[in-house]
Amino acid sequence: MRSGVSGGDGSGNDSGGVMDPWSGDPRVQAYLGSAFGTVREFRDLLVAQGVRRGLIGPREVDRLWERHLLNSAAVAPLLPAGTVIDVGSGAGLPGIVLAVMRPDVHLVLVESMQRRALWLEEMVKTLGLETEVVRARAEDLHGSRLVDGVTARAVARLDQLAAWSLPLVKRGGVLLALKGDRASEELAEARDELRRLGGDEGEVVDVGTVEGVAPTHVVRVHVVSSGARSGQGAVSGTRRRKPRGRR
Ligand SMILES: C[S@@+](CC[C@H](N)C(=O)[O-])C[C@H]1O[C@@H](n2cnc3c(N)ncnc32)[C@H](O)[C@@H]1O
Repeated sequence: MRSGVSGGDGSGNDSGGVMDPWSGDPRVQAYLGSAFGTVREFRDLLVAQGVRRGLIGPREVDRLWERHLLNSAAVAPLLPAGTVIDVGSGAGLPGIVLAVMRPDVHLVLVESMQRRALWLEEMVKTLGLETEVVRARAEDLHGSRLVDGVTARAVARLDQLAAWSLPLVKRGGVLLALKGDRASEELAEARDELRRLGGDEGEVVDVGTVEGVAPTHVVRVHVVSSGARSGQGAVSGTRRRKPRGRR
């Protein structure tokens, strides 16, 4: 994490009334390459509307690049070819960032909350993306979607996330779960559930982006067998949540 560091123009340039040293940082531009302009536009839209629309907390506005956008961008090189579902996209993290960075991959953003799904649809249109938005709970898609990969960030504990996500992944496909500092512990705790659902042992991959930004901890699980693919089994210590009503 970096704080109090000026941007590329040396000013810690101000963007929309928010201190934004990263947008002018040439290392961020170099890392994102041709995706930079669109990711920055997405960031500006989040700054302008994210708090008011209940998408991000007020404290996140000043740290969108280092805590959220670059954390999401780190997963782009790990995406498989084909179709990838981002479960619980929320404000569009990592789904929108990945859609911008990997136009070769068909991204499907699955979000259960209506007002967030509407935001995602707006972002897809505004940013000119070829991305699908599905308002649903991931587990309600079991049996109707089978894809090459699933990504998820800050959605649920790994064992619960696996129960929702692995039944959506083809054999040979991959779950990429963006996790915090407890990634290894969560993986150890979820191993039985992963195996039951047809996953392999899993591993934690730390992916760096730009100097001064903490690496993203990605739990990567490959699907090696069909397992208990219905995903209907109870996860120890958790309960399947009832479907939420419209919000
Ligand atoms: C804490 S937010 C995180 C959003 C985003 N991934 C991020 O990192 O900022 C979790 C999101 O997942 C959605 N969600 C929770 N359970 C879900 C499920 N089973 N299927 C689809 N979306 C779900 C919630 O509505 C919420 O928008």
